[in-house]
Amino acid sequence: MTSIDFDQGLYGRLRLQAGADWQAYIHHPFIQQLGAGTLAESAFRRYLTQDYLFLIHFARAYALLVYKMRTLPEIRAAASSLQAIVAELPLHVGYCANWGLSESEMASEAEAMETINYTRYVLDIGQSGDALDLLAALLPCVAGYAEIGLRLLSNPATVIDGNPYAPWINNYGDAHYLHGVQAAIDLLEQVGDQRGAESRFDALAAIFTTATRLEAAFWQMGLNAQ
Ligand SMILES: Cc1ncc(CN)c(N)n1
Repeated sequence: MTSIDFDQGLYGRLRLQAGADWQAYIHHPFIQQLGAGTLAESAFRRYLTQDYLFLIHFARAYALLVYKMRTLPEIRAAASSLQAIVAELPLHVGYCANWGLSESEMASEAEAMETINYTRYVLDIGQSGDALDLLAALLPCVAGYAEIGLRLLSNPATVIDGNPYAPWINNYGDAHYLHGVQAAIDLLEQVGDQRGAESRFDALAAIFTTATRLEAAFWQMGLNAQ
């Protein structure tokens, strides 16, 4: 799979209503500098070490989604999204090893406020809401990175050769990652149909947009470290 239609269905409507917040997330200066290979290493390093911690809490949020599912096919789908989150971590461990940072050193880094804000928000939505609320909080992370990866790979201004961030770019535009993202979007659509997404749209949109704003703040945390 080399493309996903991000405009369709419930996901497409949530993404559209996030408007300027969505654009600020996927076109953030952090991403533009990363694509050009000009991003300061200090900024990427801050981002990536925090993302390692982020993904651990995000995996917990997906574990909560597994718990909230009602049927075996849904449990399988949520568990495979959980697996995809955990499968991102070798990328982080590999970069950090090159900087002389061990995995246990990464794990013992202090969490940034941006990491705490985002992950605990998602976990709180999962605890106080149902599976559909939680999916609305999870999707900006999962599908947003696929959109970013695909945009970077199709942008002629993106530098791959000699770009230290090429492994990151390739990871999120990779067919395997995209396959998992399509499955996560399909699960949102299915759960949305079952649990009245239409009548709950405004509340779901508020959750989706808050998570989107937390994504942009996460990039900014990286840039602030340069
Ligand atoms: C903050 C954040 N958002 C999204 C992803 C992609 N799963 C990530 N690794 N980190």
